[in-house]
Amino acid sequence: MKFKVLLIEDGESSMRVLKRVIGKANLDVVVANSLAQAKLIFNTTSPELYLCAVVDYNLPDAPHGQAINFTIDAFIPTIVITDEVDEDVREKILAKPVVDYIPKQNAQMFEYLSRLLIRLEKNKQIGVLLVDKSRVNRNKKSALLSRHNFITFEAASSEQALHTLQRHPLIKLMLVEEELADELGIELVSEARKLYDKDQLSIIGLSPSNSSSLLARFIKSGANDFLRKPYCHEEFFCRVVQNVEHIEQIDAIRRAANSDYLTGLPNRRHFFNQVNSTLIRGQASTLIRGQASMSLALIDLDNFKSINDTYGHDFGDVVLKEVSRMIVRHFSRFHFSRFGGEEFCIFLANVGQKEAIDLLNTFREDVSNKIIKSKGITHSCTLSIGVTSRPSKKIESMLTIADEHLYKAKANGRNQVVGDL
Ligand SMILES: Nc1nc2c(ncn2[C@@H]2O[C@H](COP(=O)(O)OP(=O)(O)OP(=O)(O)O)[C@@H](O)[C@H]2O)c(=O)[nH]1
Repeated sequence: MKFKVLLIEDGESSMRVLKRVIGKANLDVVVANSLAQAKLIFNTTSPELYLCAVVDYNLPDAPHGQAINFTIDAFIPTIVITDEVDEDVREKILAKPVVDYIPKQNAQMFEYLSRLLIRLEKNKQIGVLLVDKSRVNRNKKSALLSRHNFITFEAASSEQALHTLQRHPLIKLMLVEEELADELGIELVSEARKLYDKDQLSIIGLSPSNSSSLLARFIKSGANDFLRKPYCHEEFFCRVVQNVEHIEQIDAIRRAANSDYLTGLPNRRHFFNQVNSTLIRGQASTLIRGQASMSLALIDLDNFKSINDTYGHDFGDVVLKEVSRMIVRHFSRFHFSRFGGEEFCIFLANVGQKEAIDLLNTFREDVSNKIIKSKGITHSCTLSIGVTSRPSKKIESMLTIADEHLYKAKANGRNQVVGDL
């Protein structure tokens, strides 16, 4: 679902720029020129559809930020934009539970707004765990984070915190106070680090500003960062966002390193890692001892060179992407990979020869019946498959046999599955 942003702004040139910025963040913009118009819009729409509101501090019918109260009362995260940059106005704005305020000073500020909007949407999927023995303090931090759309979890003790982390994998950041109900914050940090590395879970330790040694101990125990109390609202969010972005960047790098650039399927290296860890894990021990079945299939598109030569490389790419989507649909419960070029590999754990051949034949028929269309070109393609179900401790040995079967499938006329029998 595409979220909406309510923009309450009366200046024409600012309006134009803001509409562009909101569109750039891939969000729909709903415009009101005044507080009265915003109220009218809200009479006929549901606040849940709105990711946030971007509100001008000074409007003709709301010259002192009254529109901010309106959107906050409607439970919409509110970003304030203002021409006035004096400290008095800033303090008045930050005294309200707003997401942020942005002076309309220069292009960089609009760039900042664009990033903030994208962040607000992403935060809806990110959990933050607040570990603090004081319920009042937890509630305060939770209210701050909720303004930014984070999903918050709370724990008073180390034991509760570890339990919550285990139950909610969407938690990417944990904020830990110095003293908890059952032990010290640094002890929790050290225990959590045994279970989650720094790229999976960011930890920020909080401590009074006069305790430098504690800050160092937080970091030495495994925290990514620390925050001295008392902190201001902006510092708090800068630290939170910086740590969440660190996790997201590592995740993006990991995904890029593990997937094929064209089709998005796992690449060969990642496939080997996945299959080998399946073979090593519990289920594998029975597999290797021959107590369970497994199959490995090599799939190769037929006469793909002639598709490229006839319709062009771009259409060849479209075919590879379509076949990849079909692999995902047919084999979602197994490990699969684009091996390179027009070749794909599937590891079917706990599947014997007969079942594997049936599954692969259904897939093969589905592909041959699929009409692929792009830019006026219409074409269908076939593929050949070699599959072995002779278990081995090494995936490489199964690959060699599957490759021999694939060679036979090609030699026998293509568009078929050849197995061990
Ligand atoms: N469009 C496109 N073509 C690719 C890509 N990777 C490899 N190819 C092409 O895939 C073709 C593979 O050709 P061949 O190995 O001769 O195999 P084939 O034409 O499919 O013949 P058979 O396998 O014997 O049925 C070559 O023309 C490669 O250039 C890619 O990412 N995109």
